[in-house]
This record gives sequence, C-alpha cells and structure tokens, in this order.
Amino acid sequence: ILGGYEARPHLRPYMASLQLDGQHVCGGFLIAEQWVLSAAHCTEGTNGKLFQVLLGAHSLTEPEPHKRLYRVRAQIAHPGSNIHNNRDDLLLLQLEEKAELNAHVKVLPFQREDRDVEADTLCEAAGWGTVTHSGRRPDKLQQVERPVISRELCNHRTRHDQTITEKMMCTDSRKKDTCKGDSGGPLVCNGVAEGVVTAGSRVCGNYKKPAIYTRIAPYAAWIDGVMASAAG
Ligand SMILES: CC(C)CC(=O)Nc1cccc(-c2cccc(CN)c2)c1
Repeated sequence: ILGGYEARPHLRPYMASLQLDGQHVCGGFLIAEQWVLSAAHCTEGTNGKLFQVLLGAHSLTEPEPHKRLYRVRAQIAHPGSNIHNNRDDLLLLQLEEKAELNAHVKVLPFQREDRDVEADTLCEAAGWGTVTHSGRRPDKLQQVERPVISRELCNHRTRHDQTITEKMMCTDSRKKDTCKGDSGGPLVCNGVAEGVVTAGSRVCGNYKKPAIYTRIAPYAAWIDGVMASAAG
C-alpha cells in the first residue's frame, strides 16, 4: 500500500496473507470458514506450489495470539483468468480445515448485487504490499482509503484505454494506491467486499494508471458453485 498507514490491529480480521516458504506474496480474505478469495495472477511463477494462508495476523513476523498458518487443500483459479490480461483474475483457496473463527479471524461478506459502486464512494484497501516505490515491504498491515472513479474515466485513452470491463472497477491512484503484494486483497466499501485487488498495469501511485479491481458480484454464482462442489 503506497501513501497509507498502519491499520488498527485486528480491525480487519478477514485479511489473509498468502505465503510461499514463509514469504508474503499476496493478500486475500476469508469469505467462508474454509475458503479464502484472492487473485489468480498471484500464482504467477509459483509453478503449481500451493500457498500457505496466514490468518489472524497484524504483524507478519511477531508472535500474536490467534495468528495461525493454514495449509491449503485446493487452489482454484477462475477458468477465464490468464497472465496476459486482468480478466477473471480470481483465485479460491480451500483451507485444509475450517478456520477457527474468533475476534481476530472473521468472514467478510461480499457484494452479491451486480450494480456498480457509485463514483466518488470512499472505499478501503488493506494489505502487506510494498509501501515505497523502491519496494519496501511492511511488517504490519497497512490500509488506505480511495475514491471509486467511473468506468468511463478509467477507460479514457490516457488511463486504461478501454480495457476496463463491466466486471472490473477502479479507484483513484494519485499518490495513495495499492501496489505489489496487495493483489488479492478486498476493496471494502461500506463494510462489504466489492472488489479484489488486481495488478493492472503493475505501476503504483500514478494517477494516469488508476487501481483496478475485479468486481465480485458478477462472480457470486461461480464462487458459490466452487464452494458447494468441494464441500466435504
Ligand atoms: C506474482 C505477483 C506478486 C506479481 C505481481 O503482481 N507484480 C506486481 C508488480 C508491480 C505492481 C503490482 C501491483 C499490484 C497491485 C496493484 C497495483 C497497482 N495499483 C500494482 C504487481
């Protein structure tokens, strides 16, 4: 997160850190006791290795009560996702077992009504992604508040030039922005997850390249279907 600040510990008990060999790679969030939603592009370069999912954390390194690393039973990328564009950039992770829910580990509801969030709505993104242009990684969860911008503005020739589909949304990226390692985290508007951070043009903090999110509502049926079909 660029231009943000340290989150109040455990005020976002749905936040997940997707890790490989103890290293934070991407964000994610708990959508059900045994399911985390993240971004498919986070699997880039992992050549099929499964993530481990850290729940209940504020610091990535310090011991904290209720902080726990879960193994992943299955990772399901949306069939339409690919590395060439940001389309269908969703990843479902089934945990090896149901997460133990408590004050520090909670499910975040996602939007099921397929209607655009109004431009200028203030939403929040959080993550352990880089906090400087030079790529410094934080130990503690960061957050930033960003206004939604219209798809029309986001699709302008000087911005993302007609690549933003009706299954994506954008927020202003002037100075304050999501960045590398924040992918997969939720965009929370009025307490509901409306989007999932995607990498877009992989630049951060440049107002000409607004932040892009996969809208969740259009994928509610896919998410429900995967969770139902894998139910133990
Ligand atoms: C395997 C993945 C971690 C590879 C990857 O995502 N790289 C990467 C590099 C630079 C910026 C970003 C990035 C992410 C989220 C939002 C934004 C822009 N708001 C940029 C993402």
